[in-house]
Amino acid sequence: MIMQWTDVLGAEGVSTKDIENMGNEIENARMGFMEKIKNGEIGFTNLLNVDLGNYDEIKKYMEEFDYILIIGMGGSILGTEAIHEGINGLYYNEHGFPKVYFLDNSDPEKTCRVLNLIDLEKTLIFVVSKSGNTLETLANFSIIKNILEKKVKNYEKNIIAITNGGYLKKLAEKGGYILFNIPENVSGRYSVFSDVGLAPLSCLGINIKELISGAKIMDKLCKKEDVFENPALMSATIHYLMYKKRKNISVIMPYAERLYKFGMWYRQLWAESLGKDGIGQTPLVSLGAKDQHSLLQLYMDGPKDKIVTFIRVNTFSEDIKTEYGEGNLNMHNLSEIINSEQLATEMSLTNHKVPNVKIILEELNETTLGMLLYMYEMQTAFSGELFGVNSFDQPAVEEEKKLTWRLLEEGNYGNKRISK
Ligand SMILES: O=P(O)(O)OC[C@H]1O[C@H](O)[C@H](O)[C@@H](O)[C@@H]1O
Repeated sequence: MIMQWTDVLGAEGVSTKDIENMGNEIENARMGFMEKIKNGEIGFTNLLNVDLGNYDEIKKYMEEFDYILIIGMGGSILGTEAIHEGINGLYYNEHGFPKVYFLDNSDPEKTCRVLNLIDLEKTLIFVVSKSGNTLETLANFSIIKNILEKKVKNYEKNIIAITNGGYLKKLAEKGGYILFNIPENVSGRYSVFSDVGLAPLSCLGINIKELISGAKIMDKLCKKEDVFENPALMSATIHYLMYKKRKNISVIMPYAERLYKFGMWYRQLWAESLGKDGIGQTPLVSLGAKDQHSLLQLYMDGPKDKIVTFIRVNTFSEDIKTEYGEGNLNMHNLSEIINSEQLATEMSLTNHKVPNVKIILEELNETTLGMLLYMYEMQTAFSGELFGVNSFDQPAVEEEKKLTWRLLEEGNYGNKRISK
């Protein structure tokens, strides 16, 4: 994985001098975060030292099942989805085993549809919630549990609960489900390298060891003191300086469909971690090359309020040639087309003075994905220090949660109650 920031160091961007002028501010941010790790306040970096042998055992559970169902919200599921899609691809269910479904919303059609598609008796269910009290997770799980109770003998063996407390932990203890914990000092959106991500991913055929080895390579780089050698610190600094120059939007633009869910994971990380005390840079995800045909006009010619991060994959696992037989389209691989489009967009944005940085993955595999996700966790943590916000909590979200519970208690659904 290589990170290039040459295009941001131009006229509308930040100069090497700007970065050098920050002097101690950058080092203080790095040290500030390192101190939090040292005193145990923050624990996500320690996850990389965990013994991975246990996941071979967890993988064996799958021998009895044909389907996997993962229930969770936000940090309890987005990382798993990102890595599953990043490695297994979008169309995994069509030709792969096991079949996996994610229940990550309170949308009734989605839940009903998934229930129609799976045989719960043959399904291994991961229910994941750090707090154990998240409404959507509990609602979906209660539906599943109810059906299982009626239909499946000894259904408890189908369930793995990953939680630290709340109602879900009580249920798990009472029901005798397999139960895993999340270290208390690892907040949800930084938990993908804990059991939250690794337990289900090991059942989905992901090579956990390579994933963690990628994260470890990145961890080493992110400990470097020199900002120009530390990709997470450099990227955090660039985004911070750009924010000061009114780049209020951070667009992430992968040119690989398999990275779309990575973008969804990144959105939560960047938004919930930094969006507080009136500060925050809005994360946007655009998918290359298709979003060139819907969003690029705005990025090029609209308000100059964005910094764009491209992610390109040099070598795709499958490729195919065009066969026009004449003209410029003749005999180009699709990989050549998509990567030329990435370069052309980058050059055009630079011409239009839109600052952009680029992450290049030689291939998209467990090692590079591990590097990428870990880099963003570190970048976000360093950014929290630079912005002076706590990047590990999300106090404002609680207000909506409390209000929803209250409305439910009152039977106030915002429309006429429909009873069946
Ligand atoms: O893991 P849980 O406790 O169920 O939380 C799931 C999600 O819930 C909330 O909406 C928080 O804002 C997220 O940060 C969290 O990841």
